[in-house]
Amino acid sequence: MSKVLYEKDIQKEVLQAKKVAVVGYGSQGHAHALNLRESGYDVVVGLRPGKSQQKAEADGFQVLPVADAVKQADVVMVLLPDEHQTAVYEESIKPNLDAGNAIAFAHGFNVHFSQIVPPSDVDVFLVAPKGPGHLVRRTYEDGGGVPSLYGVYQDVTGDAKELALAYAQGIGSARAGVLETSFQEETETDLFGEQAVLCGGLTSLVKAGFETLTNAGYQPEVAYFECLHEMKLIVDLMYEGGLENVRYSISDTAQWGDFVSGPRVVNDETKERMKEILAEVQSGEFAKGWILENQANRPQYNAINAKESKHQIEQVGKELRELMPFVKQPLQKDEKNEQKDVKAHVTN
Ligand SMILES: NC(=O)C1=CN([C@@H]2O[C@H](COP(=O)(O)OP(=O)(O)OC[C@H]3O[C@@H](n4cnc5c(N)ncnc54)[C@H](OP(=O)(O)O)[C@@H]3O)[C@@H](O)[C@H]2O)C=CC1
Ligand SMILES: CC[C@](O)(C(C)=O)C(=O)O
Ligand SMILES: [Mg+2]
Ligand SMILES: [Mg+2]
Repeated sequence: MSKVLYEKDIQKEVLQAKKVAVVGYGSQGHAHALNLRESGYDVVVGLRPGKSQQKAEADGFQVLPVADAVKQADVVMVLLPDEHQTAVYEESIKPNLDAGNAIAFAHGFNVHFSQIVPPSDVDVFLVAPKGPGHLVRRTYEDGGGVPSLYGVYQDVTGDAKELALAYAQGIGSARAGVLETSFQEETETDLFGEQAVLCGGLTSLVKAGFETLTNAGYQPEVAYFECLHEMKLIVDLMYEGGLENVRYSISDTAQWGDFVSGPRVVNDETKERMKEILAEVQSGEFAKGWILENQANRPQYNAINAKESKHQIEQVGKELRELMPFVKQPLQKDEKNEQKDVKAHVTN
């Protein structure tokens, strides 16, 4: 089994002596900056003028243009959207890195797919939380942490691994567990996981179930509760105790249905599609498509996003959630950076 590291395994001193520039203050950026500061580390935030800048200032950070934040820092964590990192790196980060600095990422995409080629005289590492940024923050505030992977791409100082581990400790991940990886493994597994299972797989499964019930004439409200709302309750059981815990809590009737019907939905053909998706991630085909989509100003992304937001499940869900005040409301459009449009991130 892989070695999982915790607080007791980590030397914090290596990062305590340094200044960290967190570049970006979105989902991951705000969580890293706030958690690191509360863990006792020295943080400056690098941003362009705008909403994030105002938010970071309101949270009490010194906020500087990216180039100036990089000049001041020993460790630069790049928490910009993947598709904007290369341009900001070339213009504002690379020219201001000093020999012996460290540059870090929360996802290996740009380094692994050679969109960013760091200079040979800096440390390069990643600390990739295995969870959304708003939960990296909320879990830390609750006294817990989101597990992270760490990986070293380049170690010129001899300290890159210890720096990565101290950084992971700073954002709270060592409370939950920190595991070693490579940029390749983190990039490929993260892209596969979000496409096939956590995001693409899950949303497609929920919509397919909802559409099957409503097309058969059942009430949309019943279909929403059955296929979307209850998903969280089942996933909570899975998070707490694995598949076994789900099966312990559900009825025997549900468990029998799980055994005999689940594999008919997610079957060998589904696994073949998963293998195709993994192959496209590994070959760089997915990355190339995403880079080109951005260069063309996202025609497909925007069209699909607009269509998805009009799906009946979203309309029904909005009405039902208004009657459930204990269900947290998603962020409003103007609270998020505008490139992402309305994305129902978990509230912080
Ligand atoms: N979202 C997540 O939970 C996870 C993300 N990651 C990785 O973390 C990284 C950050 O992703 P995420 O947190 O989702 O990003 P977000 O889209 O949430 O945040 C983007 C931030 O970058 C700023 N920004 C955008 N463009 C520029 C620019 N040109 N110059 C300066 N600042 C800019 C935005 O500020 P402004 O308000 O000015 O637009 C905003 O503060 C990515 O590598 C991603 O793959 C890894 C694990 C999970
Ligand atoms: C699952 C999506 C994710 O990979 C994440 C929150 O870890 C992302 O890129 O946002
Ligand atoms: Mg991820
Ligand atoms: Mg990801």
